[in-house]
Amino acid sequence: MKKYIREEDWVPADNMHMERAAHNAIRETGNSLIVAGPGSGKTELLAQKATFLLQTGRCPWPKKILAISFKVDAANNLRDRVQMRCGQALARRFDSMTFDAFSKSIFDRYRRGLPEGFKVQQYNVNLKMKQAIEAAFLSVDEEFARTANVGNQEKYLTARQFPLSPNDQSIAVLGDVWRHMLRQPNPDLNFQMIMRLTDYILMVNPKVKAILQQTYSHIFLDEFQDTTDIQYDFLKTCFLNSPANFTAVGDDKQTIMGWAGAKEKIFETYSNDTKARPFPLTMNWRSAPRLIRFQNYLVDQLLKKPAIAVPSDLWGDIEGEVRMCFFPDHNRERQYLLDQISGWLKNGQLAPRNICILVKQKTEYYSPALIELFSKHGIKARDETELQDLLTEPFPVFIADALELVFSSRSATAWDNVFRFLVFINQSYEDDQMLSLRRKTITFFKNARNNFNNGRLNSAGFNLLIGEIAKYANIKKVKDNYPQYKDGKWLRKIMEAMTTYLLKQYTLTGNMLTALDALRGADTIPIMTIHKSKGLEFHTVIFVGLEDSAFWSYQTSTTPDNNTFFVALSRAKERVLFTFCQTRPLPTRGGGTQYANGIQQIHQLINNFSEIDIHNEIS
Ligand SMILES: Nc1ncnc2c1ncn2[C@@H]1O[C@H](COP(=O)(O)OP(=O)(O)OP(=O)(O)O)[C@@H](O)[C@H]1O
Repeated sequence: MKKYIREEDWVPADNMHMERAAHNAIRETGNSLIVAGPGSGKTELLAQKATFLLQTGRCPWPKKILAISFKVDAANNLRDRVQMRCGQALARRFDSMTFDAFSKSIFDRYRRGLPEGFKVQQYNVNLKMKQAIEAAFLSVDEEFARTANVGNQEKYLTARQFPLSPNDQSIAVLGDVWRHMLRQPNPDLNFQMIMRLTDYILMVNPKVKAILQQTYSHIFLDEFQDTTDIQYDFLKTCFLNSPANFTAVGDDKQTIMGWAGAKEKIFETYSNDTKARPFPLTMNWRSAPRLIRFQNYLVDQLLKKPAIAVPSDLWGDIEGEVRMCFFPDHNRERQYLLDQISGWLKNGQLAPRNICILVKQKTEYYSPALIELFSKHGIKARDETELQDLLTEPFPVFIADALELVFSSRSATAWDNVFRFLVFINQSYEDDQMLSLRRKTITFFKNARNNFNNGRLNSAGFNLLIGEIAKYANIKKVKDNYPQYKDGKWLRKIMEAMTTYLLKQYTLTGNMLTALDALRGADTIPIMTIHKSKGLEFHTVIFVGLEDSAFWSYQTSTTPDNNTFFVALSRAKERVLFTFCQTRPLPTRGGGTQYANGIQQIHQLINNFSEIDIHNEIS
């Protein structure tokens, strides 16, 4: 076995320069809390810390690190970074997943350990449970359902941790509702319910809890500011008062999940419970200095928090641009954006994927007109709403890479990705089995190339090829390793969406590589909601439709709304644009016109930033 590196000899992978507090946080032996702003390298710090723990033997074989993120793509991104930093062999002891996937994996394995009345055999994951839960309350206790002042019944069902106290009447009803729902054949459960039940499994089965605690020596918590009450209770049940060491990273200015139940004062609670040492980071590695000054200005004025971010010395002091643009209507706006973007794209100065257009909600209000005009001038843009989720799912991404290998034998990246996926789902293999897997995979793709890359495929051939690839990967192993695919429905749904899109593109272009580019959005400007921009970064970010008071009314908006705006803004590396129109047609509101009643509010705030550039077409 490879020797561990001595702690005093360890240096960050890729010789990455890090600020002092980050170095200290990596080497901290106790629990820690790293609170830091956007672009401060929180995710990078977790990847480096994992590398440190695995390479120095602080996390000794066979112990593992568990990293919990909120979104599937964030979990994948962290896993990839660790693999890159310390290689596949060590990274096999780094489990990176979402809270939901983690609890579901325990639930699927141990749900027979639930107490009588709560046992679940087969079940379905259903994210839309509001009506079913309300119906369950009604059928268990109609009077309670109609009169009890418990607020949202869907939330109320999972508001209490098990075991429920028998003395309180309202809680007795809660227990009855749970039993009623779980009695149904193949009951539907949402992730909150699954997590509460998993928590219960661990409470009543100390052996299961012990297995978990023996497996993981270190727990990483990414985006910790968004942790909900249910998740925090679950985390405590799993690991609090165990030898596991906690590292939480987050940013209180990036709390955007208030609507989804983010726990209040989560940092204080966690610090009290774990006695975590704080490590504040101040560097912002992502954005140019002028953008950081703008972010600091908004942190101070809008979020009313101390603004401490400093730029890295990789930038010149005046680099970065913040521009506000005023137009009489959306036609002038889109023409201006077309002119600007054409200029930026000229001679490949900027890739389309490095520009992002953001709207608050309802991309369909804004994107069709932009996409239409851009496409007339040879610029591709697309609404990412449907495809974004798909492209963060490991199995469709694997299939896309595998197709690329069938149609282009020279793609080293596709081969790396495909093989990494196969290694991951065959984690238990010994070295000689891995070698054999490599040989078999090379042969599989050689054969697939001979059989399928020899003329245009019809839809039957296309589906056959996808089926062959899925069979080669072994769907059972895929399901075993990705809890979200276990019940098969979600997997079917995303695969159907993917193959439909891909087949359409292939039929249009006759070229699989072009179709794959279209699927991945290569050479395409993404249009998305500000929520979806979380965790991403772009050279240029354009906020469209800021005059819409539904978008942004900062005087009346809540902290999470302000935070969401701030998070989206902090995705920009070098340039940010805000556009306002005096009038704008709103297609889905009966073709009406929206007037700019929000314009006076936010524009004042942005306008007062001393380094703002203005483009004004309103006479
Ligand atoms: N020490 C470093 N040196 C140079 N670049 C870095 C360093 N740490 C991070 N970066 C780069 O800065 C950017 C932001 O890093 P990262 O995504 O880790 O930050 P974050 O704090 O998790 O961001 P956010 O909370 O805004 O999503 C990335 O492009 C990353 O590669």
